[in-house]
Amino acid sequence: MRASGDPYLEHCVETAVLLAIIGANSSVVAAGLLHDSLDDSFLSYDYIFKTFGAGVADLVEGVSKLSQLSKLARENNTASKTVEADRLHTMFLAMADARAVLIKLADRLHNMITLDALPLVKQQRFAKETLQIFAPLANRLGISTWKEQLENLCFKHLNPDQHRHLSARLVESFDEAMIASAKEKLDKALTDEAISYHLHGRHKSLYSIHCKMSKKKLNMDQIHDIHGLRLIVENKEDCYRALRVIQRLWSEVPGQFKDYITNPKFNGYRSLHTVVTGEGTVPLEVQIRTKEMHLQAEFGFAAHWRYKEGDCKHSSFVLQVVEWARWVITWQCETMSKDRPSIGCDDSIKPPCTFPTHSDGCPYSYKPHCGQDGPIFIIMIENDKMSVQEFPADSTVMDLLERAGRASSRWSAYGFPVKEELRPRLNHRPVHDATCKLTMGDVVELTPAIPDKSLSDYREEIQRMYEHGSATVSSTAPAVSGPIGRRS
Ligand SMILES: Nc1nc2c(ncn2[C@@H]2O[C@H](COP(=O)(O)OP(=O)(O)OP(=O)(O)O)[C@@H](O)[C@H]2O)c(=O)[nH]1
Ligand SMILES: Nc1ncnc2c1ncn2[C@@H]1O[C@H](COP(=O)(O)OP(=O)(O)OP(=O)(O)O)[C@@H](O)[C@H]1O
Repeated sequence: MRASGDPYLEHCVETAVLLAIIGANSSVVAAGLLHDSLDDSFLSYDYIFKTFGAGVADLVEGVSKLSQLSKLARENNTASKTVEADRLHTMFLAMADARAVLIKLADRLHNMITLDALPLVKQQRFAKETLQIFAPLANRLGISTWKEQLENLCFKHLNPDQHRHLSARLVESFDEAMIASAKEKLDKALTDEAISYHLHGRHKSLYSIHCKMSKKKLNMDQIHDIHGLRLIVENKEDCYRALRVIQRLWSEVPGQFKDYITNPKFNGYRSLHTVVTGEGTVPLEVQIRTKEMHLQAEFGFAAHWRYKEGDCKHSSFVLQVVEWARWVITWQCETMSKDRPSIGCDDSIKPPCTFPTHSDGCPYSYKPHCGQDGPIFIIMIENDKMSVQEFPADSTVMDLLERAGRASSRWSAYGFPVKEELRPRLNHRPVHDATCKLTMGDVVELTPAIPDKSLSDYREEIQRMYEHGSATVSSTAPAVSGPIGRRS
């Protein structure tokens, strides 16, 4: 039973439905249906393997691992630390089949949709983590409808007053019919001019409006792209021809025209932008670009997710991981045609080779195993604190111990404590050989039964007690546990 009182199965079915809606294939939908079965039921990997095949079983196992890491991160409030959250994004994409991340996102989206049933504290914790970890993941994978839904739901739970205020204002100024009628008018005019095109309209999401207003200190009337059209045409000449058509249809808002084709942005972004007073008085932003410019703006150096993530400098490894994940999701799950109408089903703009091989000249190719020589990210748990650490490829447990300042003789490669419970643990098992290699997503626990810091604190406290002849241990001293008592 869910907290809402609904049968648990409903969550599984709804997760699978969300995946089917964006066009995921049957293995992904089946794994979506079974996504909690390893953790929350008695089904085993072998049973899923035998019944549904290796593809589905591996995906379910991948989701289970992601769920465990996400739970750890939530318990440790990792999402509040920007660097660590960023490492988690990369780790999630690099350690799992990108389709497992897709399933985890669908699972999270349904949990966010039904969040009202949880106590307020849990709602906030969930929403915070979703905003920091899962919405950026959806953005990196290019699933913009999910990204927007996740962000809007988080906004509603984290800033209820602002959310209420902005939604009320948007009801007044948001005009869906205007986009439809502008599209219809432009459709006709472009056909009359014999310009072949693909046209896509969107309204800006509530959360995106909120962010733009706070970032640029604007009021809602100063946001010109609440309603937007994007026009994708065959070639550069058609971009300017289409612009003239638009200028004939509507009047331009002065000072808003930008020619990023003649003057591309530093990241290579090219497009024509103009804002017109569409039907009525509401501004309408129109972006015009060729298919090639569009691919660049979606996948290349000027990719929208990088533009939205701002100034952060991503390492080439992160870029590879994200591009690879987008590749898998886009061309393997057929999400493109459903979630990205701007590209449509036109085969001619698909990259010129098929997954998983790439032709030499393919500008969007990244090696599937790009994780092999890139850095690895692991979860380190020490004294009940979790951190996401970055290590060079081929690092070992010993390297990690050295970084943690634990590579004393007690922790050296050949000097592990005899007692199993005192050894560091790798993925919940005691480590027997410190030279063993770390892999992406490993969880290393360094919490021996005798935490060094508490021990020295405790000794100092005892020393002070003797010096002052006091018989009472202050409440700040750590509690005397069995092992400390024995060793003192
Ligand atoms: N993919 C991608 N899109 C971009 C990039 N730069 C701008 N855009 C798109 O173009 C829109 C407007 O960008 P600009 O014309 O540069 O306007 P601005 O002054 O930066 O922002 P506005 O406040 O929206 O006018 C953005 O909202 C994006 O949709 C980029 O580098 N990459
Ligand atoms: N005029 C437009 N027509 C169609 N789609 C657009 C238009 N402008 C942006 N988009 C797309 O809409 C989605 C949501 O973008 P969003 O409105 O949140 O940000 P943005 O407009 O790209 O950036 P910013 O808020 O920084 O100006 C993205 O996929 C983006 O590519």
